[in-house]
Amino acid sequence: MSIQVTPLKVDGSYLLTTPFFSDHRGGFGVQWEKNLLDEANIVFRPENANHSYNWTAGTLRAFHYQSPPNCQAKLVSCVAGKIWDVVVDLRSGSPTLHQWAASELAAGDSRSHYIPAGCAHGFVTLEDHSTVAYLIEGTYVAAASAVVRWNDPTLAVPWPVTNPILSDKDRNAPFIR
Ligand SMILES: Cc1cn([C@H]2C[C@H](O)[C@@H](COP(=O)(O)OP(=O)(O)O[C@H]3O[C@@H](C)C(=O)[C@@H](O)[C@H]3O)O2)c(=O)[nH]c1=O
Repeated sequence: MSIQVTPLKVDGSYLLTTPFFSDHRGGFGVQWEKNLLDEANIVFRPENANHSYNWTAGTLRAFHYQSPPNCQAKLVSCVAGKIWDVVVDLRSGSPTLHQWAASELAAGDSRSHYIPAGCAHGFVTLEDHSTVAYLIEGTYVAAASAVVRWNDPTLAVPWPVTNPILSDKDRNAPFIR
């Protein structure tokens, strides 16, 4: 088994393509395997597995992160439908501070985004009933969780939607100062 690792514009973030075994029923995908990532020098030790279900296309959840010392690394996959997934660098001192990278992830494509600790993550659904699966390194600490506004002008992320469905928290999130 092998893994394809494509470095993204945000330092330390990757688009990963993991093995997918197709047959007449559909397929079997390997979402994460410790040894595969270790061999690629991506040391990722997930502690939680979460998923996010979204009723309709155009649902946007962004840009979420946890502040130090509660930073989380994430492996993000789309297990139903299709999403446009974004990583944003919020690490002070990073050579790619405030840069972003995006990829389309779809059910059955066996592609994932690796989001390093200290970066923020967001996505918009491109199809109804899209479901996003996360593996997360680090625990959820509500008091440390934070959001940057999805349309922050410093980031200028070209979302493929203009009027997304947002949570109240995300709609009113602060801009980067
Ligand atoms: C993120 C999270 C939320 N929750 C709870 C809190 C709240 O009652 C409910 C919904 O939380 P939110 O509105 O923050 O969920 P959501 O907007 O879907 O947040 C997610 O957005 C994407 C972009 C990510 O990267 C994820 O890590 C996560 O932050 O779920 C947990 O219990 N554990 C968790 O790890």
